[in-house]
Amino acid sequence: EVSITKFPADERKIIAKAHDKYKKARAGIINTRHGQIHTPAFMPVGTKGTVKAMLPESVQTTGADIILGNTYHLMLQPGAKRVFKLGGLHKFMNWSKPLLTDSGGFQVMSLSKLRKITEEGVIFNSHIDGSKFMLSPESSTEIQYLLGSTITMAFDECTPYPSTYEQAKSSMELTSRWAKRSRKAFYSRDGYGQFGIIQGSIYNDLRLKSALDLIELDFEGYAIGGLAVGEGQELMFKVLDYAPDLLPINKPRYLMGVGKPADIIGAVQRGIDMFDCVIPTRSGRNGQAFTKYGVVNIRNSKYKEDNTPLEEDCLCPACKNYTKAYLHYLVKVKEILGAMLMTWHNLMYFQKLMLRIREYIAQGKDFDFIS
Ligand SMILES: CNc1nc2cc3nc[nH]c(=O)c3cc2[nH]1
Ligand SMILES: [Zn+2]
Repeated sequence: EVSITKFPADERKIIAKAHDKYKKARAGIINTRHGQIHTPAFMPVGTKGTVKAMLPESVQTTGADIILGNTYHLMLQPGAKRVFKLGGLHKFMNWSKPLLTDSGGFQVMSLSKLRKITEEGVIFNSHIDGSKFMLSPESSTEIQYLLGSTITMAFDECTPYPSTYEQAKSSMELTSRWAKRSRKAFYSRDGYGQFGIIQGSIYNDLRLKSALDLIELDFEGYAIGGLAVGEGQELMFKVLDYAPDLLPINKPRYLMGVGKPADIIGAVQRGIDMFDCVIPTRSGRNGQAFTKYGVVNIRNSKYKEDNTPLEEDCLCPACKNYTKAYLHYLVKVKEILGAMLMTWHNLMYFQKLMLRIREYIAQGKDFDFIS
């Protein structure tokens, strides 16, 4: 059973009362077969069964309770059956804590050149060797089972932005039909869960209908899809002002693909519990470090003789043992250690942000100014 246990309300009442705008924020624990997830939680992205430039034990030291794997990449290489034969993704990648795998639909649409959406599913040619594949609610759910993921995502269609009301309506209805088939194909086991993904773009009546359709299927958790697809923060928050409230209050709510620290803070304030985003890892490899002073573009020449750490009080190896000058140099000459240290720092920064958010919620304190 994947369940979320919240801090007892009376405990929070005793500590302090935060402003109304924080009343939707909640901190809790999701109990799974592979351990607990402290929420609000940030999931580092481990696309091809590895968080790029990080050892799994290093990811663990940053405080991450759960990482995300991409079904689309793993089904193409090394193949779900092979991972299953080798003992599952946890063993294969030496990560024993919770794993969430996405359902592959989003990646197919963004990565494979030729694809065709039918009622049955999505037929596509691999972006690697052009060979033909089909992803459907059934095959996606089976692939995620073979990978051994702790949290399986329903197979959905991410409605593009912008979409007309009609386009969003038919896309949401397809997602509802696919959710039903995904739920039927799910092999439920204690401590494992499957999350439905609601769509409906920016139209509140479609979001409501999507939520009602999926609540009927009694998923262990719910994701809000169709956001962070170019609509911008203002419009995303406008949807998040009401969408999380359409979902069961006692189940995890996961906002897919989000985001920058300010996006995460705003979404937590609106009732979101889980996040995944490539920003800390991808931007780290590109020389961007998140710090309390703002984002540092380490390639900037002003750092070439800067003998100070990214953050003097950060406990990550980059900050403890190296200077901005060294990181500047490593990134400039494209040394692998540069990608490693920048990634490690950013993952540490994002997990510290989540830890502080959890603490502030537990103490009923406002957490607007954290960034
Ligand atoms: C980076 N932004 C972003 N990553 C996403 C992944 C998704 N997967 C399934 N379904 C979605 O709607 C969806 C939306 C997303 N937005
Ligand atoms: Zn650091």
